[in-house]
Amino acid sequence: MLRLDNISKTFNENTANEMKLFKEFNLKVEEGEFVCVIGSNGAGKSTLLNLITGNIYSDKGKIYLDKEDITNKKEHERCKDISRIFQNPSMGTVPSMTIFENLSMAKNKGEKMGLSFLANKKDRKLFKERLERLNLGLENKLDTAVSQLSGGQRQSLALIMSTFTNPKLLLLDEHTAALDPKTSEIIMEITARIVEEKNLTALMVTHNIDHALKYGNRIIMLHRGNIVIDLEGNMKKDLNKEQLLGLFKDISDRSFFS
Ligand SMILES: Nc1ncnc2c1ncn2[C@@H]1O[C@H](COP(=O)(O)OP(=O)(O)OP(=O)(O)O)[C@@H](O)[C@H]1O
Repeated sequence: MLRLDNISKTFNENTANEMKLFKEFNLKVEEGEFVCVIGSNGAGKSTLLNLITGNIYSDKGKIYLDKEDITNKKEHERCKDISRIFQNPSMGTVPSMTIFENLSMAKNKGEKMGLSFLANKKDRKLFKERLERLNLGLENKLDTAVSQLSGGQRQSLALIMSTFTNPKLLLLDEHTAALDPKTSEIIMEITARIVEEKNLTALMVTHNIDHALKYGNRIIMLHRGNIVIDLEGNMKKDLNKEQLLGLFKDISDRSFFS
């Protein structure tokens, strides 16, 4: 379970560029929820993820993960429990290393390891099994450098890596935005399958309205650092694209005149 309590965040305080983004912001995500986060440019979506990972700190408020207060924990301490996949497929993997080496790192996340991990035969079998399930033929490329893979193959590897040790929270940061439409669909299907099979708690930022409607059990819309739409269960299921775009337009129009 993730909880943000009364979070406030101002950028460039007391300067001409002051930007009060979050003011007493609250969000609670239950265990096993898959939340799609949408909103226009500058709404605060990336900042929200940055606050959760500890990439930036809030000015006020508390963040809890599984009831643990992680507000003052450093980013490298949080990353044992929180995995994040970025838009750029190169960011979730080490391109100069092989698939096997990348997966070895993911398996040993948070552990101290020596070079002996490179020769583990049991791991090869385990990695092949995991990769086979992607249906992309990566199981036959264990010794291929990741730099030689396509963007979609890298992103699927990043997904396997970031969920290898069942993180308490998976953050998907527009992770299909840099892919062509067909590959983007494949990666979304793989994402949804992994989230469901591992019963992960996930937050997915996306500009793709179709994905936001199709995947996850809850949808929230951010606008100027506020949650302006929060629908789950059947309310989300019954929502169609026209309705969502209509709500989006209403909110934008209203704030334009405010
Ligand atoms: N480090 C920073 N310093 C100053 N301002 C920042 C910083 N990070 C974000 N902001 C500002 O906060 C606001 C929200 O930015 P954020 O990147 O969170 O929006 P977003 O919803 O992710 O937008 P997009 O969809 O364009 O990625 C923007 O006005 C942005 O300029």
